[in-house]
Amino acid sequence: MISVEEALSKVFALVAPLETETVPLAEAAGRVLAAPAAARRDQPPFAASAMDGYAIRGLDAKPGDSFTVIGEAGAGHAFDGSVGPGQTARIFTGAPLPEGADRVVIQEDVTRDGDRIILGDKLDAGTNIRPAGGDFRAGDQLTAPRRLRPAELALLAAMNVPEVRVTRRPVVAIIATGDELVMPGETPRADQIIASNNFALKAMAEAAGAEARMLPIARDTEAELRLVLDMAADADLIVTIGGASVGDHDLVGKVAGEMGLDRAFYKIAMRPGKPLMAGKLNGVPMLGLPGNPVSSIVCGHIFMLPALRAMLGLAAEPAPRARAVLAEDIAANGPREHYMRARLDSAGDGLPRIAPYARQDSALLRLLTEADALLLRPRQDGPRKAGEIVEYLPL
Ligand SMILES: Nc1nc2c(c(=O)[nH]1)N[C@H]1C(S)=C(S)[C@@H](COP(=O)(O)OP(=O)(O)OC[C@H]3O[C@@H](n4cnc5c(N)ncnc54)[C@H](O)[C@@H]3O)O[C@H]1N2
Ligand code: MOO
Repeated sequence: MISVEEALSKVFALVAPLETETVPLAEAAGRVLAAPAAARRDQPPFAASAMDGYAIRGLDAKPGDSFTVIGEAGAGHAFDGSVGPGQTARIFTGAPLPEGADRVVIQEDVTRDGDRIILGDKLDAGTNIRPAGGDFRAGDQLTAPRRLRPAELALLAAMNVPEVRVTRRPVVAIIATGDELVMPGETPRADQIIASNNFALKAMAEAAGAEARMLPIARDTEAELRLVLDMAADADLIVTIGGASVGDHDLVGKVAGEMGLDRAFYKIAMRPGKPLMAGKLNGVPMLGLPGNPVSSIVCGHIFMLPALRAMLGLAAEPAPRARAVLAEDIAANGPREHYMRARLDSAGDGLPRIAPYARQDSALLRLLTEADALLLRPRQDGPRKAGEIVEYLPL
């Protein structure tokens, strides 16, 4: 059995960044920017007032000084005159600073009487001016690759970039397998259960920026599995669920093999997730996940999501980890890297505290909804005491 790290590097070797496409900015949320985008103008394009008040020429102005109001500058309405000594223009937040002015006094610090203002006795020291180009300059770049979050979208809009080059969404075909499965809402026989983890994997793939297609459940016959795998031939990634182990009805490896699977590995030192399989099926990367609900979802976090990120042109990196303090003693781990469902407790200002659940059966979904982390136990890790620092994956 190979290690999780080795298996992940073999998965990365199966995938490559996809082509790019241009999309309007309003449809770019969550997409991965594939080429740097450059600002088309300075922001702000002019020195602008940061407050509502009065623009004066008066870096050395003192309480009691008075000025004559000669005009008004609003956002989108510049004052085209010039402010000389002893003069002022009424100004509002975002308005261009009139020529000649070098300071904005906020209106709270001023008494106005007709077209005169007198400065109050508590003047704030700042100029309340945003310099031209203070946010960015024309030509400044938003670098790629990167995920376009709301902040990046606002920045691109401010840069006057109306459309962006992004990586195409990977199409993920998700195939649940097994005679025991029916879809939610259908009527199961007494010996059947409801297919569940395919919904989690679809949601995970979509949240990562993929287009996920849930194919029909493949029954445990070679003919049906072949049929459904054929339906996935034009996907960018095939994800099968179940049928990966050693039982008489575990057909995925056999059928995919007969269809031409170039297998990269089968079985890894991971718990849950031991019977994971990966390879290329007629050119399409394929992950064969174990069927147990938690096993497949954990494998989704550890293998499918990093693979999708790499296909989107982001760095080929393992799922992000964080550190926490063990809340209780835990026993030694066995020969497989163990991802234990755990709960986190914020402990004031330091690292959070983490405690694994006592039950770790990979069929227990309810526990997974309660967990907010997967506590990571390295292979053959010794017993650990409360207070020691450990790694986890946020869920
Ligand atoms: N003799 C051995 N038996 C098993 C081994 C082993 O090493 N030797 N490994 C165990 C481990 S670990 C796992 S994990 C499972 C994985 O088995 P499969 O990948 O073949 O999965 P299935 O047998 O098809 O299903 C396992 C379990 O999960 C349920 N399932 C499957 N698909 C879904 C779905 N889409 N939604 C909800 N539940 C699903 C299925 O009904 C089974 O209960 O093998 C162990 N056995
Ligand atoms: O590896 Mo299985 O995935 O432990 O339940």
